[in-house]
Amino acid sequence: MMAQAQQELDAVVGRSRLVTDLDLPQLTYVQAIIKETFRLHPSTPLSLPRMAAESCEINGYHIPKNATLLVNVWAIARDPEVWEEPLEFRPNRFLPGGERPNADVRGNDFEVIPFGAGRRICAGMSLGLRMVHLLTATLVHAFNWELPEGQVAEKLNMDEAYGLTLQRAAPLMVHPRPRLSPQVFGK
Ligand code: HEM
Repeated sequence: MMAQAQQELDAVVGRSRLVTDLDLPQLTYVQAIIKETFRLHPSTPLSLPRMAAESCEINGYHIPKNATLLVNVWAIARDPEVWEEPLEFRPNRFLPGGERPNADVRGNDFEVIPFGAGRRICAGMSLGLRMVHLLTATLVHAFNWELPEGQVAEKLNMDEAYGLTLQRAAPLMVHPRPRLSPQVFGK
Protein backbone atom coordinates (compact mmCIF):
# COMPACT_ATOMS: atom_id res chain seq x y z
CA MET A 1 0.00 0.00 0.00
CA MET A 2 2.83 2.37 0.89
CA ALA A 3 4.52 1.58 -2.44
CA GLN A 4 1.27 2.14 -4.37
CA ALA A 5 0.67 5.47 -2.62
CA GLN A 6 4.27 6.57 -3.34
CA GLN A 7 3.86 5.55 -6.99
CA GLU A 8 0.75 7.73 -7.25
CA LEU A 9 2.52 10.64 -5.54
CA ASP A 10 5.55 10.34 -7.85
CA ALA A 11 3.27 10.32 -10.91
CA VAL A 12 1.27 13.37 -9.77
CA VAL A 13 3.92 15.42 -7.95
CA GLY A 14 7.31 14.09 -9.10
CA ARG A 15 10.34 14.00 -6.82
CA SER A 16 11.58 17.56 -7.05
CA ARG A 17 8.96 19.40 -4.98
CA LEU A 18 6.65 18.83 -2.02
CA VAL A 19 2.92 18.05 -2.28
CA THR A 20 0.60 21.07 -2.21
CA ASP A 21 -3.12 21.15 -1.55
CA LEU A 22 -3.70 21.64 -5.31
CA ASP A 23 -2.40 18.07 -5.84
CA LEU A 24 -4.86 16.50 -3.41
CA PRO A 25 -7.83 15.99 -5.79
CA GLN A 26 -5.62 13.87 -8.07
CA LEU A 27 -4.40 11.60 -5.26
CA THR A 28 -7.28 9.15 -5.35
CA TYR A 29 -5.42 6.24 -3.77
CA VAL A 30 -4.10 8.39 -0.91
CA GLN A 31 -7.68 9.63 -0.39
CA ALA A 32 -8.92 6.02 -0.21
CA ILE A 33 -6.24 5.16 2.38
CA ILE A 34 -7.35 8.10 4.52
CA LYS A 35 -11.04 7.14 4.25
CA GLU A 36 -10.19 3.59 5.29
CA THR A 37 -8.16 4.91 8.24
CA PHE A 38 -11.06 7.12 9.35
CA ARG A 39 -13.36 4.08 9.03
CA LEU A 40 -11.29 1.66 11.11
CA HIS A 41 -9.74 4.15 13.53
CA PRO A 42 -12.06 7.18 13.91
CA SER A 43 -10.39 9.87 16.02
CA THR A 44 -13.56 10.45 18.10
CA PRO A 45 -14.96 6.91 18.49
CA LEU A 46 -18.09 7.83 20.48
CA SER A 47 -18.60 11.22 18.87
CA LEU A 48 -19.60 13.92 21.40
CA PRO A 49 -22.42 13.33 23.93
CA ARG A 50 -25.90 14.53 22.93
CA MET A 51 -28.96 15.13 25.12
CA ALA A 52 -32.49 14.31 23.94
CA ALA A 53 -34.51 17.56 23.85
CA GLU A 54 -37.78 15.56 23.85
CA SER A 55 -38.82 11.97 24.58
CA CYS A 56 -38.89 9.95 21.39
CA GLU A 57 -38.87 6.42 20.01
CA ILE A 58 -36.09 5.23 17.66
CA ASN A 59 -36.15 1.71 16.20
CA GLY A 60 -38.39 0.56 19.04
CA TYR A 61 -36.16 2.07 21.75
CA HIS A 62 -37.71 4.62 24.06
CA ILE A 63 -35.40 7.62 24.58
CA PRO A 64 -36.55 9.69 27.57
CA LYS A 65 -36.26 13.47 27.54
CA ASN A 66 -32.83 14.67 28.81
CA ALA A 67 -31.19 11.24 28.28
CA THR A 68 -27.52 11.48 27.32
CA LEU A 69 -26.82 9.72 24.02
CA LEU A 70 -23.54 8.56 22.52
CA VAL A 71 -23.31 7.52 18.86
CA ASN A 72 -20.86 4.64 18.53
CA VAL A 73 -19.13 5.81 15.37
CA TRP A 74 -16.42 3.17 15.86
CA ALA A 75 -18.86 0.22 15.92
CA ILE A 76 -21.00 1.53 13.03
CA ALA A 77 -17.95 1.56 10.78
CA ARG A 78 -17.16 -2.08 11.69
CA ASP A 79 -20.67 -3.47 11.18
CA PRO A 80 -20.31 -6.73 9.23
CA GLU A 81 -23.81 -6.23 7.78
CA VAL A 82 -22.57 -3.10 6.05
CA TRP A 83 -18.87 -3.71 5.39
CA GLU A 84 -17.24 -6.75 3.76
CA GLU A 85 -14.62 -8.16 6.15
CA PRO A 86 -14.84 -5.00 8.25
CA LEU A 87 -11.69 -5.61 10.29
CA GLU A 88 -9.50 -5.73 7.18
CA PHE A 89 -7.72 -2.51 6.18
CA ARG A 90 -8.72 -2.24 2.50
CA PRO A 91 -8.56 1.20 0.86
CA ASN A 92 -9.79 -0.34 -2.40
CA ARG A 93 -13.31 -0.59 -0.98
CA PHE A 94 -13.55 3.19 -1.61
CA LEU A 95 -12.25 3.01 -5.21
CA PRO A 96 -14.10 2.22 -8.47
CA GLY A 97 -14.93 -1.49 -8.46
CA GLY A 98 -14.86 -1.60 -4.64
CA GLU A 99 -17.89 -2.07 -2.40
CA ARG A 100 -18.37 1.66 -1.56
CA PRO A 101 -16.70 3.69 -4.32
CA ASN A 102 -18.83 6.78 -3.68
CA ALA A 103 -18.94 6.75 0.12
CA ASP A 104 -17.57 9.89 1.70
CA VAL A 105 -16.64 10.70 5.30
CA ARG A 106 -18.37 14.09 5.42
CA GLY A 107 -21.53 13.01 7.16
CA ASN A 108 -23.54 12.01 4.09
CA ASP A 109 -23.05 8.24 4.44
CA PHE A 110 -24.07 7.18 7.91
CA GLU A 111 -21.98 3.96 7.72
CA VAL A 112 -18.80 6.01 8.13
CA ILE A 113 -19.15 9.27 10.08
CA PRO A 114 -15.79 10.14 11.70
CA PHE A 115 -16.88 13.82 11.85
CA GLY A 116 -20.40 13.05 13.07
CA ALA A 117 -23.39 14.08 10.97
CA GLY A 118 -26.30 16.48 10.92
CA ARG A 119 -26.72 19.88 12.53
CA ARG A 120 -23.89 19.42 15.06
CA ILE A 121 -21.38 17.85 12.66
CA CYS A 122 -17.74 18.79 13.33
CA ALA A 123 -17.35 22.52 12.76
CA GLY A 124 -13.71 22.06 11.68
CA MET A 125 -14.30 19.20 9.23
CA SER A 126 -12.98 20.93 6.10
CA LEU A 127 -9.86 22.16 7.89
CA GLY A 128 -9.36 18.76 9.58
CA LEU A 129 -9.72 16.82 6.33
CA ARG A 130 -7.40 19.14 4.44
CA MET A 131 -4.71 18.94 7.12
CA VAL A 132 -4.89 15.15 7.41
CA HIS A 133 -4.65 14.75 3.61
CA LEU A 134 -1.80 17.22 3.20
CA LEU A 135 0.20 15.90 6.14
CA THR A 136 -0.24 12.23 5.25
CA ALA A 137 0.53 12.80 1.56
CA THR A 138 3.63 14.83 2.45
CA LEU A 139 5.01 12.24 4.90
CA VAL A 140 4.42 9.34 2.50
CA HIS A 141 5.84 11.25 -0.47
CA ALA A 142 8.91 12.73 1.22
CA PHE A 143 10.12 9.70 3.19
CA ASN A 144 10.42 5.94 3.16
CA TRP A 145 9.38 4.62 6.55
CA GLU A 146 11.29 1.71 8.03
CA LEU A 147 10.25 -0.29 11.05
CA PRO A 148 12.83 -1.21 13.71
CA GLU A 149 14.69 -4.46 13.06
CA GLY A 150 12.61 -7.55 13.75
CA GLN A 151 9.25 -5.82 13.14
CA VAL A 152 7.13 -6.38 10.02
CA ALA A 153 4.20 -4.24 8.87
CA GLU A 154 1.79 -7.20 8.74
CA LYS A 155 2.39 -7.98 12.43
CA LEU A 156 2.32 -4.41 13.73
CA ASN A 157 0.31 -4.05 16.95
CA MET A 158 -2.68 -1.94 15.85
CA ASP A 159 -4.57 -2.17 19.17
CA GLU A 160 -6.34 0.97 20.24
CA ALA A 161 -6.44 2.70 23.63
CA TYR A 162 -9.97 4.00 24.14
CA GLY A 163 -10.70 7.46 25.41
CA LEU A 164 -12.46 10.58 24.23
CA THR A 165 -10.07 10.39 21.31
CA LEU A 166 -8.71 7.15 19.89
CA GLN A 167 -4.98 6.56 20.23
CA ARG A 168 -2.54 3.76 19.55
CA ALA A 169 -2.15 1.38 22.51
CA ALA A 170 1.52 0.82 21.61
CA PRO A 171 3.54 3.79 20.32
CA LEU A 172 4.71 3.50 16.71
CA MET A 173 8.47 3.64 16.15
CA VAL A 174 9.62 4.29 12.56
CA HIS A 175 12.76 5.58 10.84
CA PRO A 176 12.16 8.15 8.08
CA ARG A 177 14.52 8.03 5.08
CA PRO A 178 14.31 10.98 2.65
CA ARG A 179 13.28 9.95 -0.90
CA LEU A 180 13.03 13.30 -2.72
CA SER A 181 15.72 15.43 -4.41
CA PRO A 182 18.06 16.95 -1.80
CA GLN A 183 17.06 20.55 -2.73
CA VAL A 184 13.49 19.81 -1.56
CA PHE A 185 14.90 19.40 1.95
CA GLY A 186 16.89 22.63 1.59
CA LYS A 187 20.25 20.93 0.97
C1 HEM B 1 -9.43 15.04 11.69
C2 HEM B 1 -9.84 16.03 12.44
C3 HEM B 1 -11.16 16.06 13.20
C4 HEM B 1 -12.05 15.06 13.51
C5 HEM B 1 -11.97 13.58 13.15
C6 HEM B 1 -13.15 15.67 14.24
C7 HEM B 1 -14.25 14.99 14.71
C8 HEM B 1 -15.33 15.59 15.37
C9 HEM B 1 -16.51 14.89 15.82
C10 HEM B 1 -16.78 13.40 15.66
C11 HEM B 1 -17.33 15.81 16.39
C12 HEM B 1 -18.70 15.51 17.02
C13 HEM B 1 -19.76 15.70 15.96
C14 HEM B 1 -21.11 15.20 16.40
O1 HEM B 1 -21.43 15.30 17.60
O2 HEM B 1 -21.87 14.71 15.54
C15 HEM B 1 -16.68 17.09 16.30
C16 HEM B 1 -17.21 18.27 16.78
C17 HEM B 1 -16.59 19.49 16.69
N1 HEM B 1 -15.37 19.75 16.09
FE1 HEM B 1 -14.16 18.40 15.20
N2 HEM B 1 -12.89 17.01 14.37
C18 HEM B 1 -11.70 17.30 13.73
C19 HEM B 1 -11.10 18.53 13.60
C20 HEM B 1 -11.62 19.71 14.07
C21 HEM B 1 -10.99 21.02 13.90
C22 HEM B 1 -9.67 21.24 13.13
C23 HEM B 1 -11.80 21.91 14.52
C24 HEM B 1 -11.65 23.40 14.68
C25 HEM B 1 -10.80 24.13 13.98
C26 HEM B 1 -12.94 21.18 15.08
C27 HEM B 1 -13.97 21.76 15.76
C28 HEM B 1 -15.10 21.09 16.22
C29 HEM B 1 -16.22 21.75 16.92
C30 HEM B 1 -16.33 23.22 17.28
C31 HEM B 1 -17.15 20.73 17.21
C32 HEM B 1 -18.49 20.89 17.94
C33 HEM B 1 -19.57 21.16 16.89
C34 HEM B 1 -20.97 21.33 17.52
O3 HEM B 1 -21.27 20.67 18.52
O4 HEM B 1 -21.75 22.10 16.96
N3 HEM B 1 -12.78 19.84 14.78
N4 HEM B 1 -15.45 16.93 15.68
